[in-house]
Amino acid sequence: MSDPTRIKELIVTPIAFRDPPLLNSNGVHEPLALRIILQLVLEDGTVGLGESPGGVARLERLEAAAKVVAGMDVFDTTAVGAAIDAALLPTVPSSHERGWTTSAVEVACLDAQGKLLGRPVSDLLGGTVRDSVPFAAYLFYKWAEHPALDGRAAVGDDWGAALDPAGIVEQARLMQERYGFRSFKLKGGVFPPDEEIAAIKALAEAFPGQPLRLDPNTAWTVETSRYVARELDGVLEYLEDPTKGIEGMAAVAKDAPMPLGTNMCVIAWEHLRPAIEQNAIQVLLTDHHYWGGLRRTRELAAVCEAFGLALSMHSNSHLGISLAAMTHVAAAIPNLDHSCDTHYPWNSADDVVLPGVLEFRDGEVKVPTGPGLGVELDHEALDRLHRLYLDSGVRSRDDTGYMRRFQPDYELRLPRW
Ligand SMILES: O=C([O-])[C@@H](O)[C@@H](O)[C@H](O)[C@@H](O)C(=O)[O-]
Ligand SMILES: [Mg+2]
Repeated sequence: MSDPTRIKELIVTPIAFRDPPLLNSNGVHEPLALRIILQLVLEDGTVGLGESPGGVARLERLEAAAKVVAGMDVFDTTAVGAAIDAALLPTVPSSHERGWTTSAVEVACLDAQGKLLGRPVSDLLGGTVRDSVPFAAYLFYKWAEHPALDGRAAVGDDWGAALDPAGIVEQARLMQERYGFRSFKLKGGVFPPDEEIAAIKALAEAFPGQPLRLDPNTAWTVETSRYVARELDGVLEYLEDPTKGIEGMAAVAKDAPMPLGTNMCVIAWEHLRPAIEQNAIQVLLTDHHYWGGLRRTRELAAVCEAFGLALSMHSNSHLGISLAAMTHVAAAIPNLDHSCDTHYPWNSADDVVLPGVLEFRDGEVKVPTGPGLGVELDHEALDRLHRLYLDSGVRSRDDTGYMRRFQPDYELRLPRW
């Protein structure tokens, strides 16, 4: 007789979905973003879902993982992670890079476990400390549309352009109107710092008392970061990745009046010790997609608690399986100090999960209570988005290359200011 908890196969499906022209320190988002959807099928037919960022390298690694996990027990998540890690080690030396693969598979295992037990994933993480999870509105400078290109017509959206403080305030109002967000993060590193300072000050005036953050993704030197930090004294809850590296952040942190946060210079376990020793950061934006999965994220939260680091959560362009996973783990972390980031409002029109479970009310998502992640795969949407992936020919994210199609002299320079 076959063992119902044994993994029969891991189905790995790359997809593409629509993304607006969001600007950042690397360029601009392309019309299509990439993700990879996992279906972990057990011998008894139970299916666990996972979602990973896309790209050729990540796809190949997940395909390699699929070969290793077949036949393993779905409750042996430590062994499953170790087997994948060992298989990737010879070709992927970075533990951070291997973490992207093990994390996505761990989420699929937990979803399957929850379905077998009839319990939500948050129960497998120790239970919830909150029924719903607060998220921040993720504001981006953006063009009104993807310009016409290579015979393709321009592609607009219902957000409009945001290229100055008034545009950012308008976008924030729309975010609040549509989703009820009560805190705001601005993706910076796009315009000269004084313009971004003005945008944050305009938000502070329009939304008094509501928490604000700014993240230029290391677009500034240490000196510029210090200047911006002084200018925004009393206005930001934290300043995220103003400059590059643990040493650079430590130099800024010495006299910044607000906490510094990161999802760039502390992205693996070995970065924690030097960052803490140098007091380089005061807020860690965790991300289960690369910290080893949901259980490791829970452990990371305990490390942060021990060393007095506040905890927030990072996001990238993502769909509903990731949002469900983020919500479950955030609900199980007592010391979540800030609302989580999410790109979901920019991408939810193309989701691969059936509607009805993941909704933003007053800026919060209720923790799904159904078995596993509590979301159901929309097979028709998955097929359609996989076809879009195949037909589009887009195989990796290239914000800089896409920007150059419109501004041939655009240079990727970090720091830029
Ligand atoms: O979507 C973007 O352009 C963001 O800049 C994303 O790539 C970052 O990973 C992220 O949101 C961040 O907080 O750094
Ligand atoms: Mg960031």
